Amino acid sequence: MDAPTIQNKFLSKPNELGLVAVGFSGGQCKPGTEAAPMALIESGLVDQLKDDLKYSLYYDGKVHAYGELMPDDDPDYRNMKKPRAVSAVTKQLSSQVYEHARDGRFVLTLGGDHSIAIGTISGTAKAIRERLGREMAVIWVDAHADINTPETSDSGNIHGMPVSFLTGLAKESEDKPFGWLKEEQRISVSKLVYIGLRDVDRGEKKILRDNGVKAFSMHDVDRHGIGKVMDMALGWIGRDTPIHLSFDVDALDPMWAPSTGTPVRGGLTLREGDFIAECVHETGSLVALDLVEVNPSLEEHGAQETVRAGCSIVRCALGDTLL
Ligand SMILES: NC(=[NH2+])NCCC[C@H](N)C(=O)O
Ligand SMILES: [Mn+2]
Ligand SMILES: [Mn+2]
Repeated sequence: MDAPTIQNKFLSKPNELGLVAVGFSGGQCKPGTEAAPMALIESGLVDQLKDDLKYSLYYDGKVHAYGELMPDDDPDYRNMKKPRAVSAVTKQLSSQVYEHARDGRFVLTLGGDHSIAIGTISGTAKAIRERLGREMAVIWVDAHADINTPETSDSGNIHGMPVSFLTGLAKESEDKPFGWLKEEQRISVSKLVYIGLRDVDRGEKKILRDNGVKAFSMHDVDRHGIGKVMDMALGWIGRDTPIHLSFDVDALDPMWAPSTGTPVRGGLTLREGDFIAECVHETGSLVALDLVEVNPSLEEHGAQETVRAGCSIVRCALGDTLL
């Protein structure tokens, strides 16, 4: 069966897929997420995107580790761990993603821990502003809100902070880590929607409340069902807004995705995760996707399960259908 031509309102080259493989784990303390892109690719993801879903792939064939950007010395700054390394990597990643998005193609980023979203989202946000004169929305699917500021974070791990930098809730001056982030690379809190939350820090709850951030927790999924939650989430964003989907595999219940650094029970089923991705694809507004926090070195027996779950989410977001 021939795949239907890909329909997308905001991509000038909807059949082209820019792939960036990010082998980075410096936004948290457990090594292993740097091996995820290769594990995802080796399990057949790239072939499926090319052969089954008929995308033309733009991929440099590398898993970027950004070793040349790592500082010799990287002491904590404002309570952040490895601030210079994460800042340098995300800055570089931001321009890689920007180039794909500027050329009008879809951008798929395989992480890596969730700190890399500072790079991916800033890159697409800037390209979409320039190309379409619009502000994009972000759907953040996660057990966690990742909206700590350096000051509210208990762990100091930057993968718990990307949203605060991307929305400008946390800012930094030019010469400091993350000082490279500019207004045109940011998103507004009103265009941010969370799905799957169930482990939100006290400081984060206050941030979400004070800023009126739209969030659907697992409680909402239980109450309304995932179908209604998706209607509400997409209704909030509206039909005329490009969407960047940032999917943390720990949004799924550890039953489906055990190999991740901060697993939290009571999560989405794999089918609910796939459904979210399918619904976002159906909008015709999806311009970029991140799949992050797969850590094949944790839970040896669950690693392959987790990789398969990740591949499934990506395929669904890129237009795979059940029938
Ligand atoms: N991307 C993630 N898995 N983030 C987990 C964050 C956990 C915790 N809220 C922290 O800030 O450290
Ligand atoms: Mn998470
Ligand atoms: Mn996350």
